[in-house]
Amino acid sequence: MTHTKSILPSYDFSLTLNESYRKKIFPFFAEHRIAANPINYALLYDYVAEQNPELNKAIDSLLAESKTLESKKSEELYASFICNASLESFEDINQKIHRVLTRASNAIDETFNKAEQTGESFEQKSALLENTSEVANHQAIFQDIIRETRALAVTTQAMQSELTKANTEMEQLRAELVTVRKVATTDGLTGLLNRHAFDEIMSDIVRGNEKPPVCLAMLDIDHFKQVNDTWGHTIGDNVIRYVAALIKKHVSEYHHVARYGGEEMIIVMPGTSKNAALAIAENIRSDMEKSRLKRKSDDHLLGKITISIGIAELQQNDTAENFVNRADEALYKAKDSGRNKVVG
Ligand SMILES: Nc1nc2c(ncn2[C@@H]2O[C@H](COP(=O)(O)OP(=O)(O)OP(=O)(O)O)[C@@H](O)[C@H]2O)c(=O)[nH]1
Repeated sequence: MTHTKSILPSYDFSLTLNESYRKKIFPFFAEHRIAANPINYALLYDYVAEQNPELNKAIDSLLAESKTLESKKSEELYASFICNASLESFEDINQKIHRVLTRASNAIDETFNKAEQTGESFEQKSALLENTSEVANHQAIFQDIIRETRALAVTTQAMQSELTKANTEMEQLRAELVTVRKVATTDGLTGLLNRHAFDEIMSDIVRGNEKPPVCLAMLDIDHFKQVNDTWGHTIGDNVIRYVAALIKKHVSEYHHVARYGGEEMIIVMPGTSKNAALAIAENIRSDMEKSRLKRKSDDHLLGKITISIGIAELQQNDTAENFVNRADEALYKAKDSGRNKVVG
């Protein structure tokens, strides 16, 4: 196996959730006579997690056709839907940028060479003009100068239009990069930042790139296993989405909200004192407590769903791990003291 640079897909680390996926994946391997290798496992993992509808459609149609996943097809699906989707987009943009820059640089080189040749030719011609008194010769030389000046103007115009085109294409590529970067840093279920993006923000923060005080709020849905067990994973997913949207409603635009894993979410709050962080967390907690979530299909109330929140403030010389651990410990205390609490 070759290890190329890649943007890692982000996975949930919950034991119970993964166990529930494993129980679905293994019979699937047997039923469809699919080789249980890591590529196929990753494909079926996303398939049973139902987080990638396009992949599910592709697998369903392949299975309908050939009843199994051929190795070549598996690799294609893996490359387009799982591992290197973002990387390929980056590579694609990279190549396009390279092409645009090469064209622009060739146009500049051509104009430069032409200008140099024209300059030399003008020098020769001015020497000729100085050394000849024949009017006919003067006329011929002037005509040559006019012709060469026009040719240089044409090359310069071509360079200008190449540079204008390059500028427009670079603007488009910049927009494409913004989109690709967004996909690479977004959690598919909630639209929040993903774990990878969170880790990057935390590295920045412990390097001192944000003004203190900085607080972290770690949020976890209470008894979420029960929500899944009672209402099923799809409604469980909708509850996670609801909580994500509710959090976004309460935070400032300079706060970063990420899905930390499973039903755990985290808010990074630069420039926010512990008291302010506690107040924001309390608003989120009480708003959630008041929410009356219903099953879409029949408006059946899901019952009270609450969240627990742990707050920590960045200390001098903290590592990202220490900082997160303190928020996690506070969350643990909130759970331990009865849940539906904010502890800081
Ligand atoms: N629907 C859904 N469930 C998830 C997801 N990620 C994790 N889970 C489930 O979340 C549940 C987490 O359960 P636990 O960690 O045992 O905790 P809990 O039931 O929330 O109990 P407390 O946290 O102690 O209040 C497990 O049942 C996981 O299967 C997800 O993306 N979607």
